[in-house]
Amino acid sequence: MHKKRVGLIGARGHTGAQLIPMLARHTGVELASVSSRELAGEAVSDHIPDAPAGLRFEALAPEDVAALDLDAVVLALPNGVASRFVEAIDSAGTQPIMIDLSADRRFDADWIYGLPERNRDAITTARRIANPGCYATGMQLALLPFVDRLASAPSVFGVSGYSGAGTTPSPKNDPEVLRDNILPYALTGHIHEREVSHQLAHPVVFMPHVAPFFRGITLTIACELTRPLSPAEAFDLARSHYENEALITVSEEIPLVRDAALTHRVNIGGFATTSEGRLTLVATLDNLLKGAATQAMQNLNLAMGFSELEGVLQ
Ligand SMILES: NC(=O)C1=CN([C@@H]2O[C@H](COP(=O)(O)OP(=O)(O)OC[C@H]3O[C@@H](n4cnc5c(N)ncnc54)[C@H](OP(=O)(O)O)[C@@H]3O)[C@@H](O)[C@H]2O)C=CC1
Ligand SMILES: CC(=O)N[C@@H](CCC(=O)OP(=O)(O)O)C(=O)O
Repeated sequence: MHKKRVGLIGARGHTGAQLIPMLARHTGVELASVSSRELAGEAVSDHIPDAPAGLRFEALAPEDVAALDLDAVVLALPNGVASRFVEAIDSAGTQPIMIDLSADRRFDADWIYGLPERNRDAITTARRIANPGCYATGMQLALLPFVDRLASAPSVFGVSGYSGAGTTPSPKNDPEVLRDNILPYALTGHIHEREVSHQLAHPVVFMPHVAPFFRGITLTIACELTRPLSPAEAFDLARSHYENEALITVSEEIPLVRDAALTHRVNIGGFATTSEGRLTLVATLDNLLKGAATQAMQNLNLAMGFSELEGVLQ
């Protein structure tokens, strides 16, 4: 059977490094092109052990990508970079499925927001999919079982591993800045605060921090509900909401970020309540997997008609 040809643009980065092994082991897909200006000409397998033999990084300009015969393009580029590739592909009229991992298209009505546990059906017929942000993925999945009961803007304290900041050097991924430290940043107006408020049609307050571990996110979420719940009632609501979701685990215990790292899951738990109606809960995930690459694979599979976790679970 003809394998679907997929291009990965921005393949040298943290998310690209997670996507390459999943695309390589996908039985219905051929990883046809991977781009990097910095590593152009080098064998991908010299950097990613599970990469297809013979595949080399290429420095691909937007018009080069547009000229490739691809069924799908995954854009794992920094915010603000993907548009020139989308425009070149549109001008060429080749119409591959496109998945943008950046924040650029998450408010664009012409792109389907790729959170499968919320809008799986829309993704299956989409040709342009905006992959959610990492913190935003955890916040939404934690809050969705309670969104109709919210009496206030949930307040979210988030901590991410420094891989969240990408490979471009910055204080957020500087070992010296992070040593024995936790760095608060973007304490109002973070893109994920706006993204989640938009997607849930309900305001949220988000306070991100970055920590000296490499990967993983933990979110502690506090909100007021219209009617008090017991911890057991809150647990039951979340558990039943996700009972058919392979990548979502719900527990009474508080999930720990180190147990989420290197897994494809979002773990939701630690439900604590007050008689006045407050609910506090915790969500953990791997920012590079369900926060990015795993979710992109789910979306790619749904849009191409494959089993949703093909290539993801080994
Ligand atoms: N890190 C994370 O936890 C998450 C990241 N995201 C988003 O996913 C995207 C990728 O993130 P991440 O992998 O961490 O980023 P990185 O900084 O690690 O990688 C960026 C990639 O883009 C390439 N690149 C950079 N600038 C250009 C350019 N002007 N033209 C062509 N290629 C370029 C780089 O390769 P080269 O320079 O060699 O060409 C590299 O492959 C970003 O939009 C990020 O916001 C989303 C969720 C989670
Ligand atoms: C630690 C750190 O810097 N994390 C990043 C999250 C990256 C992400 O999810 O990407 P988008 O920008 O595509 O949403 C941040 O807060 O911007």
